[in-house]
Amino acid sequence: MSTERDPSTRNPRPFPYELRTFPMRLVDGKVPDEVAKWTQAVALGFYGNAPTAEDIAKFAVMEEVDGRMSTGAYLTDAPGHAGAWGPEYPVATYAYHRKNLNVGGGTLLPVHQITAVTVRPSHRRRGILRAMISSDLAQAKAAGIPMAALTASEAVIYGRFGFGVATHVCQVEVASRGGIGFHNPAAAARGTVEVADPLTVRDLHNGIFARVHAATFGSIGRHDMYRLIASGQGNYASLEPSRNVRAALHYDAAGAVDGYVSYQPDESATPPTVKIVDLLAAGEGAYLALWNYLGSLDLIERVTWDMAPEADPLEWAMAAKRDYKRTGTEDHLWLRILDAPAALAARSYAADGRITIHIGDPLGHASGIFSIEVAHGTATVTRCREDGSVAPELSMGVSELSSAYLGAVTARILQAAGRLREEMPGAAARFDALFALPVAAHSLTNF
Ligand SMILES: CC(=O)SCCNC(=O)CCNC(=O)[C@H](O)C(C)(C)COP(=O)(O)OP(=O)(O)OC[C@H]1O[C@@H](n2cnc3c(N)ncnc32)[C@H](O)[C@@H]1OP(=O)(O)O
Repeated sequence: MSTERDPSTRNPRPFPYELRTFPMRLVDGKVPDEVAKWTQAVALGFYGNAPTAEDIAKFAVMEEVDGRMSTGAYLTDAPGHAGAWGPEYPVATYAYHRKNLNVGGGTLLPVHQITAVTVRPSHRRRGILRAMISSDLAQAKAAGIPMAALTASEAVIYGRFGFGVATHVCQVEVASRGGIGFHNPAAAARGTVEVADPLTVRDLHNGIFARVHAATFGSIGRHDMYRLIASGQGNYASLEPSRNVRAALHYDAAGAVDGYVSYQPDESATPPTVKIVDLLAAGEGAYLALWNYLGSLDLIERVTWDMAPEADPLEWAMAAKRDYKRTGTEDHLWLRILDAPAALAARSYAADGRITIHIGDPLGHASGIFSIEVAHGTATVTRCREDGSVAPELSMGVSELSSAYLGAVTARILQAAGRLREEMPGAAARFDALFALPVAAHSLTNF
């Protein structure tokens, strides 16, 4: 259940800002001034290097590929402090691109991906984020997008806007001194692994990711910059290539590349460690074979990865399971259902049955009473009348439903956490039977 106050009951605050939204792109081969200043403001907010004009042009070319739209909040009545950034620089930034989310059963659901949220320190806590996200989510809903998503820098900001933690990633350490021993060595030796120039990873990235994305429940689309991130060629903080990022490719039995790992030494770590920059395994056998390769790195005693799945076949493939240490688990993808019938009908279900739920939504987009009827793994979702003629069996907030959507949490756990109410005995267990999923969702993409 949402604990949010209704925005309409808040005291009106002065809001001397205008929100302007524009596409990220070059115009006649040049960077528009608003794009340049917006990009400078984002770098300020995330403590990145001030980007050069050349960097900004490269960012804009990639962002145009993504169809990225940016919003800036601009002072409408700027007092004009001598020497300070003027009103042409936004005091807050926000952006989105639209890709899709693998919700199982071969379905890729359109998703509105929010990123680059910053508010200048001198303008914080004046409602700018609330204004930007409220208007953006309303426009996404009006455009027919059923789901919004983000990865959060802080855990306490986005629940109030209806987002809930939907996937987790694990930080793992794998002891690799002398190689990784496998229960079934043949399973970790399929195909061939060979060293390659990281630029090859940059060039092959999109094709391999498309295969992994289509096959991985919980995977969300990657933006164009990811080719560079995955291959160590740059990111939004710096477009300078990391020269210590190395890469290896996996070839299937027919000699086609079906996976890669990029990695770099972790200079601050003892014992000698390499950390994975990105690992994509599209073909059968590629995942274990790439780990086998990492285990074969001489002089290295440990391999670390910050994006491991919660259920990792590697852990069960290793002869010494305890050499696989999960050192942390973090929330990763946050989802926000905008259109409950469309989102709930899109995912697949393991069991047939029926439940009626009440969804509370502080922004109104997903609120209502809905009957979910599953037959042969497919749900028919119907909005019910709210005149007292239909009694919901469960009540929850949209943040809670968004967390349960890909199976990150069950209704019974949410009930025990005080975040969901059973209106009829046994309803939480029936919801869980319907929503249970055979695999844990895994998103491999930061944005
Ligand atoms: C998807 C991403 O891009 S994640 C990256 C997010 N960006 C950052 O973390 C960069 C640094 N931080 C910032 O730029 C800003 O502090 C932001 C964006 C987090 C918040 O912006 P603000 O304009 O100050 O938020 P705003 O005034 O609209 O507050 C909205 C609500 O969130 C709450 N809130 C905002 N930031 C925080 C926080 N860090 N911790 C707790 N509550 C917060 C406010 O209290 C307010 O609550 P209410 O409306 O229910 O009373």
